[in-house]
Amino acid sequence: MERVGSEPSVPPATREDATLVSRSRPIPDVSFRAFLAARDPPRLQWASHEGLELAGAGVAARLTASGSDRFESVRSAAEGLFADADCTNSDAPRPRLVGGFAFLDDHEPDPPWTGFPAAEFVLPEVQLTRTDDGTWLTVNRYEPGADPDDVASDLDRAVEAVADLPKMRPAGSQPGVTEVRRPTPKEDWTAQVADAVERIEAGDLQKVVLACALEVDLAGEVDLPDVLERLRRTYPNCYRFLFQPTEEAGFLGAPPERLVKRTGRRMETEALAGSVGRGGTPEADADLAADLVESEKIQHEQRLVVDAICEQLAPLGEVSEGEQTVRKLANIQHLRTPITADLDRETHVLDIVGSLHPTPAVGGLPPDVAAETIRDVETFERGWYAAPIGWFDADGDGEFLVGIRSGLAGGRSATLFAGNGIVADSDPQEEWDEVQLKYRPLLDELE
Ligand SMILES: C=C(O[C@H]1C=CC=C(C(=O)O)[C@@H]1O)C(=O)O
Repeated sequence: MERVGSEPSVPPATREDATLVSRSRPIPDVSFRAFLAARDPPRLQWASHEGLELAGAGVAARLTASGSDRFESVRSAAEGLFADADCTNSDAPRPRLVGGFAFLDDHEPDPPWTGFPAAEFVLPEVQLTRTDDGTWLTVNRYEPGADPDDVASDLDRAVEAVADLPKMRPAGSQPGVTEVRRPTPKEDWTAQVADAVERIEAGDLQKVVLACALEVDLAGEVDLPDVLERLRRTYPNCYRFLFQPTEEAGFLGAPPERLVKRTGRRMETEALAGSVGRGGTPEADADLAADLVESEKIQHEQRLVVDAICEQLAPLGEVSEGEQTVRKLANIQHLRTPITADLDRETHVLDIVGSLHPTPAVGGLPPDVAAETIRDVETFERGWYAAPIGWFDADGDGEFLVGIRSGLAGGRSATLFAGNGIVADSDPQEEWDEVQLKYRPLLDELE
């Protein structure tokens, strides 16, 4: 196992004498849940509703970084890792680095975020890839004198090991919740919203997304791959991810929001902001959607996000704003505007991630004043919550989701996170109710 890391503020370095060797093979389909269940941490999963599913176990290489330049640091370390790689894989099972970033630049991996540096990307030892065209197993090795024959033998063994796994495996039941604690009680939330509104009225701030945490004790041990499988069924049109560095806890969720997808010179993102619940009947649901579209407050919130994203992307190429729609999930609906860009030049997906994060859908405007407000008023550590989680490859293509509808879970406990955009006319009670809806995806899979 090769560890490639850094002390805070020092860019991660890859070893000059190490070479990446990667081999892959198509395999009959296998349950990703069974693959993960059979492996100890570190393990990870990342899946998009558009078809790509990745799972990984073990570490061939790990890139870590910290500080505000963590996006760039990871990109330059990855260039070293991928340089002169011996990789005969076809496109889908090519080696992909999977990981994420902390929300704030000054993040430290203190409890409960132990094991989650400000940036960490893993090239899994064994990588499972599923697309609409099939399923593949990849073995990656990054070390001095990495031998292609050894990697081919490792791949044979890995293929044999997964051959015994079931194709489908039912997801078990919820562990059950015995106690719920709120590090941000409702009175504190009301005061936080009032504080944010005051800052907005003073003219320093236009919008800030404030979040809270919910701590739950569980009746039994939580099985993280099981939770992901249940989330797939309830939220089929959302992303799913798990990043689990140790046995202790994994960060997981089912976010509806894309931060960026880059394929060559094309990039796609979206503004997702403004929420309302789902109605019990088609009529009630349509009325709620109409309230969302017609609300001046929510349209203002959405416009701030769209304009900020378009402005951030303008230096990179030709930006187009698509038509606004209502994005309906099992328990909530949001305003959504797709945004695309044709890039003028090769721009690594991490450079785009670095310029977009945090969008005002999870941070605020202006970004520095919003970050200061978040630090001043929130009563928990965001860690990787609402931050970019995704994958990228040797060409700088990749896709990142926004780590919302998420939580840290392990053993018999979990901490869930949820937030809401606050603007001048925000009502603390309404915002509180919407935040409760955003805990539901994960909470329902634990209760
Ligand atoms: C910050 C979260 O949601 C964002 C995404 C969609 C709608 C949002 C809103 O209505 O405020 C938030 O911007 C969260 O789920 O924790």
